[in-house]
Amino acid sequence: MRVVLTGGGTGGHIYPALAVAREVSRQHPQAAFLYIGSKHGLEAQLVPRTEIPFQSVEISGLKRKLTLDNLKTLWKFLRAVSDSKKMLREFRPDVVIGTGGYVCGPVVYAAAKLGIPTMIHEQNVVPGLTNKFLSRSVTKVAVSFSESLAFFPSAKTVLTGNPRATEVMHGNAEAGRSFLGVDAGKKIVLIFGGSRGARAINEAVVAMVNQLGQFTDTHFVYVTGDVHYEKIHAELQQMGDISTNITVLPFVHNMPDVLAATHVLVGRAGASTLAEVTALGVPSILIPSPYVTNNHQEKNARGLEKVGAAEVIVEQELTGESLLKALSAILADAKRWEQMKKSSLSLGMPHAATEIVDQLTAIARKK
Ligand SMILES: CC(=O)N[C@H]1[C@@H](OP(=O)(O)OP(=O)(O)OC[C@H]2O[C@@H](n3ccc(=O)[nH]c3=O)[C@H](O)[C@@H]2O)O[C@H](CO)[C@@H](O)[C@@H]1O
Repeated sequence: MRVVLTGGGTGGHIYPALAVAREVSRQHPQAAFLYIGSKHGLEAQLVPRTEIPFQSVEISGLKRKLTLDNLKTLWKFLRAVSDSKKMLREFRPDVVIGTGGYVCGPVVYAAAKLGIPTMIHEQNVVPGLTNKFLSRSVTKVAVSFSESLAFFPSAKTVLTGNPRATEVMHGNAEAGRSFLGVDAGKKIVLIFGGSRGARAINEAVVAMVNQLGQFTDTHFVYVTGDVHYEKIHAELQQMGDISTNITVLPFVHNMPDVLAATHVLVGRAGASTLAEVTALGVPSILIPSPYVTNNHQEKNARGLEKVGAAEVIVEQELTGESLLKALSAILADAKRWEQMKKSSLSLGMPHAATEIVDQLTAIARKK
């Protein structure tokens, strides 16, 4: 099977595409792939770390209001459709899958116009603009939550979950611990603010970092996000003697292994992160990003809170103190942790990638 993958901008759109690729390879060992993304998105850094060839098209996001910039965007879109058509004619895919982000627009649209079977995957409850636009032309739509079914044409939409859930089930806790240099006797608290880091979380962590020594059986893994790393690293160095039970990293490339070793997660409430923690049953403290369309991260987070899988701290109430308090409450109470784990697992959809690939295989051109 020959598969074109597209999706980009942030990790929340890219990792699901890579998870689909891995599952396709498991089911079809001879499969060939091409990833089409944007040179300016995170995909340009993440995809070349895999064996999947990467090509790019120029594209930018549509503003919700009509502006002169939108005319330029439209022109760029049409040019990207024509570039995508060239790449698709050359690669001759049997199927194309888009996992969201602007770049999916021209690639999936071009594929549909060429008569190639297409599928989009929506990670969030409320769909993004690009997926809504594409849903008219694609063969299949896969969604992560039952609440999203209503946004798409019912005849072609299926509920599958997020493929990252399956991917993290293949993580190896021992490999995660050995990568972090943390021995098996210690609990790991993983802190990260989505795929790009989050300033508010960074500020709260810096404010409480001197208190972490009190958790003698716990190691903290704090991922700042690439762009924030230098600044945070310098700030922590200036503070002098910070606790020794913390590792600070700019980005983690082997998240399935690290998550498999994680006792509690502190982070944003992006859809892929939540699919990962619920597949593994990791209790979490969630600080939804307020800077996203329709405040969708808070909706994501409240879903976990409702069943007791997570504690939610809204960004206005996030301080070093409130974070430390929430952490202490979970770390000191084994029963509560067990209950949170169970509730988290109850929301997990660990077979998502398999279901998506079954659907892809069913619609793909047969030789
Ligand atoms: C600010 C913003 O627009 N956020 C959106 C974006 O977030 P973002 O890309 O941050 O979202 P997610 O939480 O969904 O995904 C992050 C992904 O990156 C991985 N990861 C993260 C850090 C790291 O060091 N290493 C690593 O591998 C995580 O394991 C996860 O797979 O896309 C999501 C999915 O459409 C949306 O729900 C979010 O609201």
